[in-house]
Amino acid sequence: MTPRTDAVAARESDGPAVVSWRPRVVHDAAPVDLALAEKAAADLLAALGQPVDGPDMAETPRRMAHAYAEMLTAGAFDFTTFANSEGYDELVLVEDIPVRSVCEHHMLPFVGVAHVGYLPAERILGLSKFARVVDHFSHRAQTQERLTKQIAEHLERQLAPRGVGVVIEAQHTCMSLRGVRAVGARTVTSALFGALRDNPSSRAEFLSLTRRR
Ligand SMILES: Nc1nc2c(ncn2[C@@H]2O[C@H](COP(=O)(O)OP(=O)(O)OP(=O)(O)O)[C@@H](O)[C@H]2O)c(=O)[nH]1
Ligand SMILES: [Zn+2]
Repeated sequence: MTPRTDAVAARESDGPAVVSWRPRVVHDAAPVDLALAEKAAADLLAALGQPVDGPDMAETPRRMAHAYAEMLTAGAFDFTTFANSEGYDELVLVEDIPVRSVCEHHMLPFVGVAHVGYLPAERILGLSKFARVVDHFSHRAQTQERLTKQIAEHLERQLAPRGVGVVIEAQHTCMSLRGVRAVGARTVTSALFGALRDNPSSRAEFLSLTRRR
């Protein structure tokens, strides 16, 4: 049931200055059935002894179904790149991108920030698209490790930069609200490709900037 991302369209190395790419996400899972989800939420709450038949919680199953559908459904966006006409070849780093996802083990949220950097080659990426890529892969049941790698692999494939790095720092509510209740524990993951992985000074620059807190 691994979700799959299919790239649609245009990669032109020396073509138009602006290239957009509209990702089409194909989930192997069945499409969202909100009515069934609402009924299942009502059954779950009833099984957990919650007064779902009473007036106060009458709308709760519907809200739960919509809330999970929203957290688990990614939208499409344009992956807009531009010709690197100035030949910019230093690190581009977008820090503190909000991460909101759901852990696949407990279906509880994990939240934090992502720092995404790359060393450009032929194309540069519209800055907002880093946050859109993070958001895109966050909208599914995830592990933090897989999310980190999917963001980096996507940028590596679609942007063909000289290097890509992704660091995510997040707190998992399955670890803080329940179970071990390790409130405040942060998990840090990273995925590096190309020169940010293999060139010691580029790697050191990226990691020192992203882990300086
Ligand atoms: N590696 C990894 N583990 C995660 C992530 N999100 C949640 N987990 C862990 O998944 C594990 C599931 O362990 P289980 O022993 O099957 O579940 P559990 O009995 O609820 O475990 P506890 O949380 O220790 O009570 C837990 O250790 C979670 O902390 C993640 O993104 N990455
Ligand atoms: Zn969990």
